[in-house]
Amino acid sequence: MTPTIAKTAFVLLAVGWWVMRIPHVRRSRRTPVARSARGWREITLLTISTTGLGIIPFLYIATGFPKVAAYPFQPVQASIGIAVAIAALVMFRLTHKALGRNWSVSLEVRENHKLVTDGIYRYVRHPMYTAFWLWAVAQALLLPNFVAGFSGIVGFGTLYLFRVAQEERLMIEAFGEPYRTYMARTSRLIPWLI
Ligand SMILES: C[S@@+](CC[C@H](N)C(=O)[O-])C[C@H]1O[C@@H](n2cnc3c(N)ncnc32)[C@H](O)[C@@H]1O
Repeated sequence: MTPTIAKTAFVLLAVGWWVMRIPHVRRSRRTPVARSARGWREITLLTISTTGLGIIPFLYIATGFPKVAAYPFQPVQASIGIAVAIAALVMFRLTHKALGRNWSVSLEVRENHKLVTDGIYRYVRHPMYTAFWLWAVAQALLLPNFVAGFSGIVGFGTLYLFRVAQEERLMIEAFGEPYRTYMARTSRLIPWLI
């Protein structure tokens, strides 16, 4: 394992992550929105998350910026990072498969939106956020730079902390008691833990 292999793996897996989303983004554009909580707050959170998970790590990979925050590359750490990134990708795929046409990048309920409680959603109610947390941890393990490595945890962590309760309120407004029952029997991110 070398720094170049680690960076290449990060870029290839990140491309896989975004490619996986393309058909869902296209389909969601064609499906009318019935209820939305997408305002300036949500757009700010999406911008913060995209900066931490996308712009900062790719700027680092392309230029080495900020060099002052670099620390020595650890091959074992990077190997674990690749394993965690693959786990994130698998989880991400499972969430898209289960959500299907109910997928949205933002806080939106679509026309004829169905509450999904099967597939990976049987075990936790925010498995896509589990996948994002895994990806942010993989970024920290793969990029030996305190800023570029940890910007994913800070960026996505900010989105998660300010969004998750609001998303649950939206789902209660849209689905009522069935979502409350679903909440009562599932954890948010890790089965039986959190
Ligand atoms: C970016 S997705 C994230 C979904 C979920 N929070 C997760 O982490 O797997 C956000 C959209 O998914 C939809 N959504 C969330 N949970 C859902 C569920 N159990 N069934 C159907 N749609 C859901 C909501 O409409 C929300 O706007």
